[in-house]
Amino acid sequence: MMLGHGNQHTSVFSGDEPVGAQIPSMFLNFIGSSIDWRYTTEPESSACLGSEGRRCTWPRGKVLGGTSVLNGMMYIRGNHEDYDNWAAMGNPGWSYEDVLPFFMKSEDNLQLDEVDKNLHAKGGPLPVSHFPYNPPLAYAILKGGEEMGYAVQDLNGHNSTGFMIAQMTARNGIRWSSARSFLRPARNRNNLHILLNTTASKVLFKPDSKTVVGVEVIDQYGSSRKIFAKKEVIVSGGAVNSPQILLLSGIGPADELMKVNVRPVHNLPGVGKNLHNHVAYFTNFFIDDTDTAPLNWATAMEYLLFRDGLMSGTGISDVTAKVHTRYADEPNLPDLQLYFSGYTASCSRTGQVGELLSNNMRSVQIFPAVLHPKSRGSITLASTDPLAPPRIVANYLTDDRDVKTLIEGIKFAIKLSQTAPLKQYGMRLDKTMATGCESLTFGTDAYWECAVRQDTGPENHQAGSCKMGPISDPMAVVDHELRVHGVRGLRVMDTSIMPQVTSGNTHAPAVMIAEKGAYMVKRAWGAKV
Ligand SMILES: Cc1cc2nc3c(=O)[nH]c(=O)nc-3n(C[C@H](O)[C@H](O)[C@H](O)COP(=O)(O)OP(=O)(O)OC[C@H]3O[C@@H](n4cnc5c(N)ncnc54)[C@H](O)[C@@H]3O)c2cc1C
Repeated sequence: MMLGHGNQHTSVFSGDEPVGAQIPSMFLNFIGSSIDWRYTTEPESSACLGSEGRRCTWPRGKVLGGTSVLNGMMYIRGNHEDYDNWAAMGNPGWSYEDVLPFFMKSEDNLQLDEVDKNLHAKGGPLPVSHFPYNPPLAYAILKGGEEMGYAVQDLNGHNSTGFMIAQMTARNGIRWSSARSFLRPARNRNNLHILLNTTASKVLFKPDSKTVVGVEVIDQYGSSRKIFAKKEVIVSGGAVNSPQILLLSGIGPADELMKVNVRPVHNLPGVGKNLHNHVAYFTNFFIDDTDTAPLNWATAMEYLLFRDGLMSGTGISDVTAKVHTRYADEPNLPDLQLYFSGYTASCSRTGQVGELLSNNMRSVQIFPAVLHPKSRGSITLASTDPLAPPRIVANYLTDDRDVKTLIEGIKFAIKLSQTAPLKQYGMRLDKTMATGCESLTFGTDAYWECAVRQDTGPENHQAGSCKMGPISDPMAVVDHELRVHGVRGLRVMDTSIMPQVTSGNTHAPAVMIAEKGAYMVKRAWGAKV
């Protein structure tokens, strides 16, 4: 959270990022760790039915740099049409043409020769590059895509359909989080103060008014204090916590606030609503390859000495594809993204070098994700305790269109596995029945519907819970300048403002929103932009 403090900026965050999180291959190790908020949803009605308590798991970064410290690092901007749609929804200044300069402003593309120079840029604070190493299977997947008629191309370019090995927010095989890219270089500025291990509990209003004058924060020892802003307060807690902070401050649906004993300051029905996320299914396949624990002295030394090899990447997780199904909202526009996983340099279970994990049955996953989910959930307060998690209702797969698209995605993944380049690996579908679906015939639509509801793969691209929109939209929370409707001196800047989640991973769009937001703040206060 940032406070305008005269010329000073105070940022309130959790702890600093651990060194290990910078090693790409270790990205899964920090999920569930102390730098993860470890959120779970309320029991779901139509998804995650096979998970404990029917709750889906939502990792979110509780650390300086936020979720960019534990994410998969893929740099994806979304479809051009995503932003044109935002603009058409009453948000001037947010069309693709408008936002492109802000993507480029932060970008330091280290392989500009491999991408369209008109759409990418060098010199920004956020390095964007391929990992130094990919397992050979990554290239076979691209060939499989070509066999299916898809182009292998930069999906951040003019055409967002096809396959690619994505560029990552990384330099030389090292993660470059938002903290590392943007905050560390500015850390010695005397107008920046960073408070670690500190939670913003609410924004403060001038008495009897709707003008925000500061924030209340709680430090790691439980002491609270007030910090006052001379100009304005910016909330950037992410799609779960930004609405929570607004609700704790009395900004939200008045009836709901009164139920949890929060005095409404401004009735804003949309706060915490319109929550959505991509939803996926981990389709498991086997390939004929020796399945040894890849993290050994050789791979460790290769990384330490040369920043190369398995530890410098995320296995095949940097491969992705975007395709469209017959359910796409607009013809020929990608409504499915395929992710891949396997060959991460995980540790051996016994500590033995070259430990055999299974007998020539290496598992890899293809997981299709629905890019334009129709199901909507919500964030509400469970209590007035700012340190308690909010109530998260994801409502995944409550809209049948999401189920249908996801099943199309599974079928696409199976077809891909049957292409010649992947057949060479002996790639075959794991036909183990999903628990709870045993009475159905494997592979039928009814079976896949059961499977996606049982073993739902919640993606991590939560968005929409402080929707941007014009005042005429009763569910809009912020206007096109990201100012909270109906109160003065308060903006929100993170993925919560997306009226509709972008068609792809959400980190690059979050950075773009911050770049554009910073520009608008500077312009509003007469600073040089
Ligand atoms: C496992 C995983 C993998 C992912 N992989 C990718 C990927 O490969 N590519 C991609 O583009 N995206 C990926 N994402 C998504 C992407 O990282 C997020 O969408 C993006 O980081 C969201 O940015 P944000 O600023 O909205 O929120 P966040 O990054 O979550 O930032 C919010 C910050 O606010 C802090 N905060 C919250 N509440 C308070 C409070 N009350 N007081 C003080 N501080 C507070 C949080 O601790 C955090 O630091 C992934 C996400 C996850 C979880």
